[in-house]
Amino acid sequence: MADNIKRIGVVGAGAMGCGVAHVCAVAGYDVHLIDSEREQIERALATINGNLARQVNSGKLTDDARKKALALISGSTDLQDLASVDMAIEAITEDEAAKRALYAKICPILKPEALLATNTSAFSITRLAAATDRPERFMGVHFMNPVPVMELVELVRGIATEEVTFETAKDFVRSLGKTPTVSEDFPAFIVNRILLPMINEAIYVLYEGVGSVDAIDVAMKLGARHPMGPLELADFIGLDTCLAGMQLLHEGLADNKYRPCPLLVKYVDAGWLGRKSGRGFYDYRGEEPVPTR
Ligand SMILES: CC(=O)CC(=O)SCCNC(=O)CCNC(=O)[C@H](O)C(C)(C)COP(=O)(O)OP(=O)(O)OC[C@H]1O[C@@H](n2cnc3c(N)ncnc32)[C@H](O)[C@@H]1OP(=O)(O)O
Ligand SMILES: NC(=O)C1=CN([C@@H]2O[C@H](COP(=O)(O)OP(=O)(O)OC[C@H]3O[C@@H](n4cnc5c(N)ncnc54)[C@H](OP(=O)(O)O)[C@@H]3O)[C@@H](O)[C@H]2O)C=CC1
Repeated sequence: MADNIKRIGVVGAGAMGCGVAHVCAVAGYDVHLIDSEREQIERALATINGNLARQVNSGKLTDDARKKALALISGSTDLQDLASVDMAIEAITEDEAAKRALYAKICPILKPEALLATNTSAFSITRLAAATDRPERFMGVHFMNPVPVMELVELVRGIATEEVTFETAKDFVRSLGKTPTVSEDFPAFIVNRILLPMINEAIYVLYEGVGSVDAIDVAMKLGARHPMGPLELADFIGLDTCLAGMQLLHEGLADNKYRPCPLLVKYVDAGWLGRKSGRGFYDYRGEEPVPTR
């Protein structure tokens, strides 16, 4: 375990919050998961249980380790429960105003020496840090989805992040068995600066009628050996998150090559956010995903 970090708070119990809580507990950290909705906490604990069981079934974890990890995770809707954590990891919706509002609420609760990390996919760490009372103990710790499977974690320092914060975060990531990489604080860092424009381009290919959903995903799976087609991946990430990242790239780098595809905007406007809402480029409400175009 990383020095001085024993208890971790994870705020936001969606896909990423579940994954982060999962890997922290497997590594032996005491984890408290917080969401605004009680039902979301219930769903998250069930998801984590299911994913731990998957790892037991494939021989990656013993049943004893699964039980120990589960016993280390608690959940609530009460931000006051962050008072005892050594590090809080924010994994709420990719909405800058919501993240800033959350920091204003949690900073007075957190111990003065506690670290605060964000899992943001794209936002400026320096700008988010300025909304906290601890820019020197704030940084980006960007996990990849699905967290229990993906090896990489991008570390991003803001202008004020202290070296000791960065070193602690690096030790923490290594203690989870993951590989840290360092990105400078520019829009969407490394992974999403490259990945999101590829996904956006796939949506333009669909929008312009070059290929169907199925043709695009098959092309990239069988033609470029991607484990998921770009539209399947967009649904997996969440179309709201993809759009927020493209908007930030477009505004932050002031280059039209990052213009979000109007079809992506339309899907998000419809509330078709991908797997998490039951419909995106595929409809997940039946037995098998069915393309929506
Ligand atoms: C947007 C951002 O800010 C940054 C990002 O995260 S970008 C997104 C990055 N992620 C990707 O690109 C994911 C691309 N997709 C993949 O790598 C693969 O499709 C996948 C790992 C998700 C699934 O792989 P698959 O071979 O199609 O399916 P599946 O056989 O079910 O899973 C592979 C293994 O992962 C495990 N697994 C998958 N999801 C899991 C989860 N949530 N928890 C635990 N284990 C999981 C499975 O149990 C399986 O394990 P074994 O090989 O030991 O049996
Ligand atoms: N999805 C991905 O592939 C990746 C996402 N990320 C980043 O991780 C973060 C989370 O993403 P993801 O898990 O996909 O998002 P989800 O939409 O799956 O989950 C977000 C969760 O946060 C909750 N939430 C929202 N606001 C608050 C709040 N103020 N207090 C407590 N809980 C809140 C939401 O609850 P409710 O719905 O009830 O509001 C929801 O349960 C984002 O910053 C995203 O960019 C990083 C890497 C990969």
